[in-house]
Amino acid sequence: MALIVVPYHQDERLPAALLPLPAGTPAVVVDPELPAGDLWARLAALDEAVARAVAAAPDPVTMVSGDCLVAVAGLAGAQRAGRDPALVWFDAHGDVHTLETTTSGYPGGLALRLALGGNPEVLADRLGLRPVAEERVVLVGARDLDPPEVAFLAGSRVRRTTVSGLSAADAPPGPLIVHVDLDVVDAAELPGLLFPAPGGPPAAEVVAAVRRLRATGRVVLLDIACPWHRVADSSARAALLEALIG
Ligand SMILES: NC(=[NH2+])NCCC[C@H](N)C(=O)O
Repeated sequence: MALIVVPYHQDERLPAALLPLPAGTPAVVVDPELPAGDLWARLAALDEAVARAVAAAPDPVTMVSGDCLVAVAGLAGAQRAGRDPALVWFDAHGDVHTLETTTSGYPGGLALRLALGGNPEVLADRLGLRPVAEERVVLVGARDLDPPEVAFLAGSRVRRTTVSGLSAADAPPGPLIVHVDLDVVDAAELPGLLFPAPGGPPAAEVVAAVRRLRATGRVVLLDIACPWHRVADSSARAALLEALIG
């Protein structure tokens, strides 16, 4: 297993303490020089470095980062390595906004939609990313959707399931990218999330669901996003990362 660490939330470098990885795990840290200026140009530069690292790493790859946008780069990297992966997206949120529908302006709220072909000019075109067809995407555990996201999902072929209801048979055929935004876990179990969503599954259920998918042997990339603030005690975070990575 190759571990790639992308210590960024959007274009902002994170302190190492924010991603409490198991001690002694060898990792490639992606930390390129980013150009000054426009956010999407900076993100494209970061994603280009991530896509190269993913394409160069032996399968299966585990990636840990500060937000969901990096998943787009992971997809581009897997495609560059000659894969055509489907997506299983664990997230309390839909992340299916476009630049036109987002009300918060939070770029991470677009992440899955960018992988589906939305706003190709911001990242996909710059990375040479091919969009993933809707029917090859499963959204897992989403419970905090904005009205435009509800409307988009209602009219799309993206499938939805709960975390406990996801079996390996629900995964699309072929190679898989499993993206896990850790905010899919019930917010009470993970203090300090940037977008806490109550009513979620326990962390153990998320770990079990990810293991069911990994047991298929088809997961080429496990992409773990940690969109959270600093907390005094990061032991629950460290334990969860260790359980997912190990
Ligand atoms: N993966 C996430 N944490 N997404 C948060 C998105 C929150 C909200 N839907 C927005 O677009 O602003």
